[in-house]
Amino acid sequence: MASITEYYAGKSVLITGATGFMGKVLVEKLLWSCPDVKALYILVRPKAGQTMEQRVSHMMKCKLFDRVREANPDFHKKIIPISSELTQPGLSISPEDVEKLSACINIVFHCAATIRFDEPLKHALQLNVIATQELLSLAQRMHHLEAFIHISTAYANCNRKHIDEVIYPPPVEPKKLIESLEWMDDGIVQDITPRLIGDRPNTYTYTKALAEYVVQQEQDKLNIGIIRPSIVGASWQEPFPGWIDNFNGPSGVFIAAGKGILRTMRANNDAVADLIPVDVVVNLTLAVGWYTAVKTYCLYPFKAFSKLVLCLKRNPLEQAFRRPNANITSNYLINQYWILVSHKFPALIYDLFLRLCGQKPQMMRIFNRLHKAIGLLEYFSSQDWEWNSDNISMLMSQLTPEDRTMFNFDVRQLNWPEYIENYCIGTKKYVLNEDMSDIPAARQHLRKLRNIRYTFNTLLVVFIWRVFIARSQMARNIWYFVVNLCFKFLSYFRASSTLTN
Ligand SMILES: CCCCCCCCCCCCCCCCCC(=O)SCCNC(=O)CCNC(=O)[C@H](O)C(C)(C)COP(=O)(O)OP(=O)(O)OC[C@H]1O[C@@H](n2cnc3c(N)ncnc32)[C@H](O)[C@@H]1OP(=O)(O)O
Ligand SMILES: NC(=O)C1=CN([C@@H]2O[C@H](COP(=O)(O)OP(=O)(O)OC[C@H]3O[C@@H](n4cnc5c(N)ncnc54)[C@H](OP(=O)(O)O)[C@@H]3O)[C@@H](O)[C@H]2O)C=CC1
Repeated sequence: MASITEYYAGKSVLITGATGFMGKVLVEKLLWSCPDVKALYILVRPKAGQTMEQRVSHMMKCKLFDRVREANPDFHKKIIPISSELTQPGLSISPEDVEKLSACINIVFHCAATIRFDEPLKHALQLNVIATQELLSLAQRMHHLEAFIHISTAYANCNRKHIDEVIYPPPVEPKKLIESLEWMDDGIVQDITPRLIGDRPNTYTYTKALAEYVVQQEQDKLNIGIIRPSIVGASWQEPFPGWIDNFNGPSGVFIAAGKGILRTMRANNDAVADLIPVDVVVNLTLAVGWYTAVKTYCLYPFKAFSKLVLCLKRNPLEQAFRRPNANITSNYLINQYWILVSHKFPALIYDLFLRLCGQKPQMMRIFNRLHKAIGLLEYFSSQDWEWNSDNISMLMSQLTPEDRTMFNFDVRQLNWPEYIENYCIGTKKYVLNEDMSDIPAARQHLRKLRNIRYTFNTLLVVFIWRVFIARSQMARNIWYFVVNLCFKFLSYFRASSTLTN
């Protein structure tokens, strides 16, 4: 069998979602490790006032492509953008482009999706299921197609505790659901959504489960591979450690904790997050693409976590609201207590301060958004799943030693504390665009916040003393009793240590 690099040489690859987090890393890795790949066709839509061409040219200037640009300044010639809006019939690809793609594509990587947890069902269905169906129809017209790789999620079947490498029966026949929702207005769909998604937490996991089934239906006609990554985080090694460009999942949590806003979160202390670096997922995806040309199956990865707050203190973010100090608890009431004391109370005080300074209050609004976002993650952070991953071991055993290094997806070699440190630095540098040279100033700011906290606590104690103790005889008696007791203890310890000496 050819090695992975040899396999992709001379191949034309179609990628959806290439402007997204994972898609960009996939494009970069293909160009870097498979320099003889013939062409990368990417489906792109105009967005936010930018044309397709402007978006692609902007994307190629991104720091992520530095090493590829250095090795081959003309690398952009291999990237061929195709205008496409996935929510439109026929993916709104022009007939000429359909012809072109049908004639040349060898491998399809389908990464595009809406990954929002609060997406209205109709839109999530349109993009995650109907667009997948449309892409599969297009794939069937491709004369030289060798593999169709669909990126799903490990949480597509999160309503189960143990998840095997199989496609489970869908919660509903996708075709019937699509037909029924077609005539309903958005209000009715919104009302029935909770009943439809049943024991899944959101429309995202529900529609991703339906998409897997839709893909499986084509397995007799196409060589299909399905990948189920868990929570995809910053890069481990490639193209450099810590690459991340979004607020999704853990990144938003790290940033909110680093800025001192997030102080409490509901999570299962034993199994915090099934985090997987994006470069590992991309290496796996390319290996699956190579292997699927021969065989069909699905795959997914694993779990770990640790000392985040220390990393955030070592690499502080600029202008933090408070010092990073986030606690995890699985207890609902304790979490609510800390939300009140550590989130809402400081926000109220700060907003009061802003009002007194004649400024618009803003902290409560920020916290309300944070609570919504964290609330949506809670389902995933408070539970544990067991995943079967025999296919990963099997695939690893098929790789040549060179491929095992070049397309490494063996996370057993990953040093998690080092990875989390790079992840924190990555969110600082690449998501928030903060400069590392500002770290001394950020540390100074944290010291200032600590002093403010000490001063505030001292004033609070004095206040309590004045209000409750100095004005009540009973409080005074209790106070004297406590002080007396402490004094006696001290005298006892002093006496006993003198005796032992
Ligand atoms: C405490 C100790 C630490 C413990 C660590 C534990 C970590 C556990 C983490 C558990 C994560 C579990 C994730 C499970 C993932 C499943 C995996 C997948 O398959 S799928 C993949 C997973 N999928 C996901 O993770 C999707 C989850 N996200 C969503 O569904 C939505 O973003 C939303 C509903 C949360 C907010 O909607 P909405 O309010 O409408 O807000 P928009 O989105 O429209 O953004 C508006 C603006 O705000 C910006 N911004 C956004 N977030 C944050 C943030 N946290 N902060 C700051 N800023 C943020 C954003 O950039 C934008 O800026 P601009 O462009 O306007 O300038
Ligand atoms: N991130 C994660 O933690 C995980 C992700 N996954 C899966 O990985 C895949 C990629 O995720 P990720 O890269 O994080 O997601 P992103 O949100 O970063 O990227 C989504 C991509 O889909 C494209 N897209 C969305 N809507 C349309 C549309 N209407 N027409 C054309 N293109 C569209 C986006 O294009 P545009 O730039 O134009 O918006 C973007 O390129 C998804 O299938 C997701 O389900 C699975 C597990 C975890």
